[in-house]
Order: sequence, then C-alpha cells, then structure tokens
Amino acid sequence: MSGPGPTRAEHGDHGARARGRGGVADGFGGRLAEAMSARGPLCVGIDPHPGLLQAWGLPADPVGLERFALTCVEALAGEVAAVKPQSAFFEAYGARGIAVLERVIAETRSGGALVVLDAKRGDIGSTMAAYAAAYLADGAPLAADAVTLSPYLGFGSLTPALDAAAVAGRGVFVLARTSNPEGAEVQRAVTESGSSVAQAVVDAAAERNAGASPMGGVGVVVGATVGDSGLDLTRLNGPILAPGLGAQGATAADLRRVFGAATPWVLPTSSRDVLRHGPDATALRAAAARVRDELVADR
Ligand SMILES: O=c1ccn([C@@H]2O[C@H](COP(=O)(O)O)[C@@H](O)[C@H]2O)c(=O)[nH]1
Repeated sequence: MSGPGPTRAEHGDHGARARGRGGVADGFGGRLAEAMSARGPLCVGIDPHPGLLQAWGLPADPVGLERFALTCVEALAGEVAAVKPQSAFFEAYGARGIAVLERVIAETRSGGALVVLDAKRGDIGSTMAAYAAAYLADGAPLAADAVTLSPYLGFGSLTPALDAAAVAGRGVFVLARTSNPEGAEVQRAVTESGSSVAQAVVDAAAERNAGASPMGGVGVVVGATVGDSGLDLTRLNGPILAPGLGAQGATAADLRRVFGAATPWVLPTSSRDVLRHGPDATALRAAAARVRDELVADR
C-alpha cells in the first residue's frame, strides 16, 4: 500500500508501536497495511442474523450461532485481511453468545486474519477505560486487533481507549460518516469551527496518527454508500473502514468515487452479501475471494 507519508511531527509516543520495533510493523496500522498488501483489501463481517441462521439450516440458539460463526472463521481466516464480528449478534445470546465471540476472536487471529470487533462503544472517559480493558488490553478474553468506537460523547472522551490501543499496538475505528442514510443529519452538521462533525472526527483521528508509518492505528468509519462525502481524508494517515458493500448497495466501483486519492487506505467490509453463500465453507471462501478480486481490480 502506498500513500502520503507522515504529515506532522511525531508527538508523544503514540507512533512508537505504529512505527514498529526492529523494523517490524507491530502496531495495528502496520499490521493492517501488511495484511491488505498480502491478502487484498477486504474485511468480511460475521453477522449471524437469525434469517441467515435459518437459511443455513441452523437453529437460532447458541449452538446454531457457534456453528455459523466457526464456519465463517474456517472459511475466511486464512483468506482475507480482516474479519469483523458484529458484537450485537453474539450479545443477543447472553453469556453463551459472548463465549462464542471469544472463540471467534481467538480462532480468527490464529488463522491469520486481523479481527475488527464491531462494538461501537462510546461513553464518558472513566467508562471508556473499562471498555478499553475489555477490548484492547493484552490478555482480555475479548481483546481484538481493533474495535469500533462512537465519538458522539465527544472525541476526547475516547482518550482512554485510544491510549490503551496505542500501548498495546491495537487499533480503533471511530465512526465519522456512517453508511446508513440517517447518519447524515448528525454527521454532516457544521461545528463551531465551520467543519462538519464527520470532518472534525477525521481531523482528531489524524492528530493521533501524526508521524506514524506506514500509518497509525486510529482509523475512521466512512460508509461506501455515502456518495460525495465532502470529507478531506488526505491527512488522516490511518485506515478507513468502509461498510456498505453488497447488501447496502455499494459496489467496488463506488469506492474510488467516494474515496478518491484516499482509496489505498480503505478497508471495505461486507457481511450479508458474502454470508449468504454459506453454509458450505468452500463456497463462502470463494465468494469472499470474488469480492476481494473485484476490489483489487477496481483500485
Ligand atoms: O457505518 C456503518 C458502521 C458499521 N456497519 C456495520 O457493518 C455491517 C454491515 O453489514 P452488511 O450486511 O454488509 O450490510 C453491520 O455489522 C453493521 O452494523 C455499517 O453497516 N455501517
């Protein structure tokens, strides 16, 4: 992956893990850049919707959930750059669902794909520290390579999670311009400084990534569906998670239109459009490979 280099002087030690030690990119930004370069720019979401469980001939209970999720891991962990379990679908089954999510995270990572846990957490700083302990601390049962965060209690409230991620070499994706049509009303609103709320999120993430190479670990979420986002992503120096491919209507060809020069930093993610090819693991893997190949061809 290539793109603009560092845009600001290094500050603090946020960039230390991102730069890597001994020449090895051990921060999330570096690991994701390597994974995208080796396996192509695709993240597949594991979203065990009850309707999909039924379509796969599985019961909508913890046993069906486990079978579904581990089939996805078997099919995808050796194939794609990243896998994105949607936490809500696991939480719906209580403690047994969380136990399945723990296995999904552990087995995906041992299979070689990075795990982006889609949990969209956001709270006051003191509670964010607890979320950081849950998702970003070494040894935590639900620790992922990266977690999605919501900045709508103020970007600064996320600081404990951003600090914990930097220390552990993990990453975050902060919601900026989401793929759903309802997001625009809040995210395109103009702040006191004259930029949109979404741009303010991107700019705050860029500050955290300053000086990191090949890119920092503070990513943003910008939907592949948003059309002309009006965002300047050129100084982000971090990854852009782009949901909305397939089931929400976006295509590989839309990505260049939406992201322009920032396309090399984009990690498109698709869930239902790939998952509908199950329950056969070979068919699932082939579906993911087709989407990935289309993305590569359109870059
Ligand atoms: O802006 C956003 C942020 C997150 N999502 C999540 O991504 C998947 C999309 O699933 P599809 O089946 O590919 O539509 C889902 O887990 C969402 O919660 C998003 O869609 N948009």
